[in-house]
This record gives sequence, C-alpha cells and structure tokens, in this order.
Amino acid sequence: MNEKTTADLENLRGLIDGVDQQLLHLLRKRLDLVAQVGAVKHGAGLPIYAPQREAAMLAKRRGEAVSMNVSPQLIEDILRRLMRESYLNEKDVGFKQVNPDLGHVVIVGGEGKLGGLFSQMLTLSGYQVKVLDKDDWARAEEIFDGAGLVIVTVPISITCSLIKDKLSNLSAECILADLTSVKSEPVKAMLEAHQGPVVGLHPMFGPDVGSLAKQVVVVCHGRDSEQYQWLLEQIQIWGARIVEAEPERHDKAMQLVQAMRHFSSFVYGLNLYKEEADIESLLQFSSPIYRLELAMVGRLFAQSPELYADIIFAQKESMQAIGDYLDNYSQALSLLQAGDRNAFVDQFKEVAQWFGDFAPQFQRESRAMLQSVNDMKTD
Ligand SMILES: O=C(O)C(=O)C[C@]1(C(=O)O)C=C[C@@H](O)C=C1
Repeated sequence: MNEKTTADLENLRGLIDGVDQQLLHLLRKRLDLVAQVGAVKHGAGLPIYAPQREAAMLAKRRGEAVSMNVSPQLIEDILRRLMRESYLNEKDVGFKQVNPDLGHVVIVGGEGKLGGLFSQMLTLSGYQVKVLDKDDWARAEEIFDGAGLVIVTVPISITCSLIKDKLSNLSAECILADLTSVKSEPVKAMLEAHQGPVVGLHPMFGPDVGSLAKQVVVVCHGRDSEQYQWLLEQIQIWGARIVEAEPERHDKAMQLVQAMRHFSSFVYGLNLYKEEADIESLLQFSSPIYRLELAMVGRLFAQSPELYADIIFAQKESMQAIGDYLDNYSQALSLLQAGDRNAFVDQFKEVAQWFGDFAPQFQRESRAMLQSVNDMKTD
C-alpha cells in the first residue's frame, strides 16, 4: 500500500468509526424507549411480543429503506436483532400478575433447568414460588400447604410414579400441571392422582432461551380448564404462543420431532467418533450448511446424556419410527449400491413434490441461518 492509499483508508475508517458511534448512541436511545414500553406493558398486562406491531413496523422500514437505496433485508435483519434485545430487556421489568389471589406455587424438581426458568418467570410475575427437590420430601406437607399451583418437572422416567405416589393428597382447589415432553401418560397419571384442575404443558424450548417471546408451549387440557385459564394467559404475557393438542397427537409428533431427531443426531456423532473423524479438518473443509449440521449434532454432546436418554426412551412407539428410518436408509443405500442413479433422482423428485411449498420456504429460512453462520466466522 502506498502512502496515499494508507491515508485515504485511515480517513474513511475514521468516518466509519464516527457513524458506528452514532449508531451506538441511537441503540442506547432505543433501549431506553423500549424499557419505557416494557413498564407500560407491565402495568397493562400486555404481552412482551407484539407481532402486529412488528409486522407493521418492518413493512414501513423496508419501504423506507428501498426509497433510500438501502437493502430492505438489511434493515429487517437489524430490527429483528434489536427486537430480540427488547424481549430480554422488557423481561427485566417483570410481568403483570394475572392471578394475584393464587396461593404460592410449588415447583417439584425446581432445581432442574426448566424448573428454574419457570420459577424465574413466575417470580418476575409476582408469584411466591417454593421449590421442592429430591431432598425436600420430608418437608413436603409443609411446602404443599396452601399451594395454588403445583408444577411437576422431574425426569420423564420418574414423572408418573412420582405423581401417583406423592401428589394424591393435594387440596382439590390446587392446580396440578407438568412440563414433561410426553403428555399421554403424565396427564393420565395427574387425572388419576388428583381431584382438582389438571393441565399438561410441554414447553417446546430449552432452558437457555433467555426470553419466552415467540416460543411455543403445548397445552393438553386435563380437567376444569376455566380454573387454569389465568396460567395460559400468564404464559402468553411472557411472550409465548399456546398450541392446544390432544396428548396422543402431541406424543405421536414427538416420536419424529424429538426421539427420531435426537437419535439420528446421536448416531451421526457416534459414527464420526467411530470413523475417528478429525473435527478440526471437517470444520476447515465445511460449507456453512455442514457447519450448521455439525453444530446441531455437536451441541447434543454438550448436554446431559440422561436428558436425551429420557426423551428417546420415553415412548416405546418411538422405536417403530426409528426402525422405519433405518429401513428407509437401507433402501436408499441399496439404490446407491446398485448404481441406480435414475431411481435416486425419481425418488428425490417424489419427496420434493411431497414437501411442496415447504421446500422453497425452508430454503429461504436456511439461507438466512447460513448467512448468520458465516457472519460468525472470525478467521
Ligand atoms: O412496541 C412494542 O410493543 C415493543 O415492545 C417494542 C418492540 C421493539 O423493539 O420495537 C419489541 C417487542 C415487540 O414485539 C414489538 C416491538
């Protein structure tokens, strides 16, 4: 680089620094305004996530961007990222308490991560939360006394027996709920053990989400739904969407969404290990989509084996779904072994047709994810 180029670059970079600093001041200003919105919403009991406002705002800013010759996708990306920050900041103000007359809440297994998250959200909404963990059963009577809501969040393998053995003496006004990732058996166990209101919940997210905005909570109604309507409203104020489902339909979906999905990730990791793959060089040669795939598999092994064993072993019917996958894998492999390229292409087309409009939709969604993966690269 000659001296002039160096000086020009230095000058321009100085100006860019100035613009970035202005951006920073604007961000601070936006965060302060969002904090005020959070306080207003808290007072009025409005949900943290306002999809209509977001859609209207994004459409306007996109239009303005076009007229200023700025990419509309750029402003949308930036605003979506800022709104993610808003969810976190608005959360800190706390939430309206929908049912101030409720007695305290007991979280059975509250030292677990999901239990901890619910405990935090309920506390931020003004409820008194007591945790009952495995060493506290000697004090159980005292902890349950006066409770308005008991939430069970213990490993799936012990959920039903715990409900049956330990939760059959709750008062009839108390709401009994669970957060288990299968629903048929736990809801049945709760209905058998308890006379009062019963509801099965399945939060479709992990405990590290930060905010519940845009997350989904599946609800399986048990008994006396009018008694726990406030709880569903409270969850919506936290920003989550409620999806109602019959326990059987939910559990069937989980065989594919959870058991089969996690099991194939497990086998993928097992295979890399047995093949003695060199992760460093896989990463070096990986396309963004492969990196994403490796991240999806690798993150499994950063978590608790018991948790995944619990999910995978939860329903014996999952074995059928996993067995079908193995059969399809073998059949597809036999096309390859037979060198039958045409049959592979035909099969591909058949599946693509079945995916229909979802295929291009998933392609668009993954494009945005892949760009973020690329943005995160530092070398
Ligand atoms: O306008 C609101 O209701 C806000 O809470 C602010 C804001 C934003 O950051 O602009 C954040 C979350 C909502 O989903 C919509 C918009």
